[in-house]
Amino acid sequence: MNSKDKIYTLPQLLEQVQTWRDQGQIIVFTNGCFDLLHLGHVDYLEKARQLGDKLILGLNTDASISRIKGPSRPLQDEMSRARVMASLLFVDAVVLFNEDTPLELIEAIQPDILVKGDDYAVAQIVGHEVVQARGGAVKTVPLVKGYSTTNIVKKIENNCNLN
Ligand SMILES: Nc1ncnc2c1ncn2[C@@H]1O[C@H](COP(=O)(O)OP(=O)(O)OP(=O)(O)O)[C@@H](O)[C@H]1O
Ligand SMILES: O=P(O)(O)O[C@@H]1O[C@H]([C@H](O)CO)[C@@H](O)[C@H](O)[C@@H]1O
Repeated sequence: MNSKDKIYTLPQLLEQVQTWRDQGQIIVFTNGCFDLLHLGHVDYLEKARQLGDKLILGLNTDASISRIKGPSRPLQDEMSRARVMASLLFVDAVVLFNEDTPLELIEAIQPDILVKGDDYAVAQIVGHEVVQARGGAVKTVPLVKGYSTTNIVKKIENNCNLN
């Protein structure tokens, strides 16, 4: 499957989710900005996928990221980020969302398992009530220490200042 085929609109994704559910597949959902892909993302997404059968990634649009992380972000546009994330073997679907949070997306998809890195407590994870209310699980995956997009940006800026 070409990575482009893994990027869905929400109506397309809901059809795909129904097909997966009819096959008895456990649907895992996570979300994030994923501006610059790094080892922490890869480690946590691989582990998230192993919690079920299909991993859906909700990806913030450029406008959403600019609102929640500031006007200097994102560094990579949404279609670039979507293709990069869709290229990962353990990501089964990518869907963009333009809101500040993925709450509406999670209410529409009704995943069986909701996952974030453990930089978030379960009670902080947007949508945890929705998933728990239908008997689903909300889990966190330990961070790989020292890896963040912000740190990468800072390293680049420091290197530029040194040269
Ligand atoms: N070092 C890490 N190890 C494991 N998971 C991580 C790590 N950093 C971020 N994540 C997870 O990746 C997802 C996307 O986070 P995000 O795109 O904000 O990455 P980030 O590197 O923290 O970016 P920023 O520095 O801009 O906040 C979140 O669920 C977060 O919990
Ligand atoms: O990449 P981030 O900043 O970890 O992703 C954010 O996660 C928020 C989270 O789901 C809160 O529990 C979400 O509200 C926000 O839109 C980003 O996706």
